[in-house]
Amino acid sequence: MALIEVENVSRTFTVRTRKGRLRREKREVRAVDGLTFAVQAGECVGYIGPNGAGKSTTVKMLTGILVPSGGRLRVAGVDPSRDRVRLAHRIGVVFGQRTTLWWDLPLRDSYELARRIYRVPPDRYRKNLDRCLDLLDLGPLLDTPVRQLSLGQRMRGDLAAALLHDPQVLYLDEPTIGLDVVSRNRVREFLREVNTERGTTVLLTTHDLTDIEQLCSRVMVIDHGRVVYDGGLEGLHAVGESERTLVVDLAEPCPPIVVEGARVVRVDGPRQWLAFPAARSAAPVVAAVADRYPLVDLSVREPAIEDVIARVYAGELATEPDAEQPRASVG
Ligand SMILES: Nc1ncnc2c1ncn2[C@@H]1O[C@H](COP(=O)(O)OP(=O)(O)OP(=O)(O)O)[C@@H](O)[C@H]1O
Repeated sequence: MALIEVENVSRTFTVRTRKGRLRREKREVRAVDGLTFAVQAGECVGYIGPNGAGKSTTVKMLTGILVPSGGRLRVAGVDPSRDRVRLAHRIGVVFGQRTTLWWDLPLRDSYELARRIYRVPPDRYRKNLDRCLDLLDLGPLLDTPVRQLSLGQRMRGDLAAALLHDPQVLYLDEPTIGLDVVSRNRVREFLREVNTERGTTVLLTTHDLTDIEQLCSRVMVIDHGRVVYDGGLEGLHAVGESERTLVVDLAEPCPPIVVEGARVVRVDGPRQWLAFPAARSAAPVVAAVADRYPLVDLSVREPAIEDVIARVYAGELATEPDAEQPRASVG
């Protein structure tokens, strides 16, 4: 069952800019432009894109904060902007840069307020709170005012607050921003648990691609308000036409190696770097090098996901996705 349905959704903003000393000019900004996707119950989907791509605008429409200019939206059976109260009971939202907790109150009081606002039955509240306290190690912090918490502690506190009412969908906007390695790992482990054990559907917006690699089996890349890729991370490598690198150490410095299917991208004394398509096997390149050059040692480096995404953002997508990437689409 699709828990999030987005059909041909658009959102336009009118921006007034100064033209000369007195004149002002109206300009339309299409933040989201014919966006279409569906997220099934239980999925954990990464929603990524360069700055200004339209991610926040999408999330604001999905939470009912913004009304779409056109198209159709459904989240957990509800039209977000028309029925925000009903929607609030079905979704949880965490923004890495803002808190939903009460700044001057201890965590415990914020949770108690959430319980009342969402009318969570006492036994369910107790069970959910105990689980979050345990998994996020929040017990010792319950009586600390939120303003005294570190960023990592506050983020863990926010995550618990977003889940006390058992939402079906959890939106996360940069949940690990500014956190140290230990806090980051703890948050990721918790989110994995929430998604796999509780079956909560997660839509994750982040610029930290490790979040996506560790949590999401599916990623949507958005640019200029449209989905430009929708599929697995592996497929993204193919669409981004990424390359692996064969690093070879020769017995002595040689002129740049010439072999079929690879090209030299760097030479440093007896060491040379050869790039070849990530989708191809390294074996024929290695065999050709070993056959003709005094090969001493070698290693193969995988492309960094950051580089692949950067290529996709830069518009270096293959012109048309092939049948092997079923959900890939070029806008
Ligand atoms: N309230 C607004 N008024 C005018 N323009 C807006 C408004 N909100 C967003 N925009 C414009 O819409 C486009 C998409 O913005 P949005 O914030 O959705 O991008 P984003 O993908 O979340 O970016 P980032 O990664 O920087 O947060 C941008 O060009 C932005 O300037």
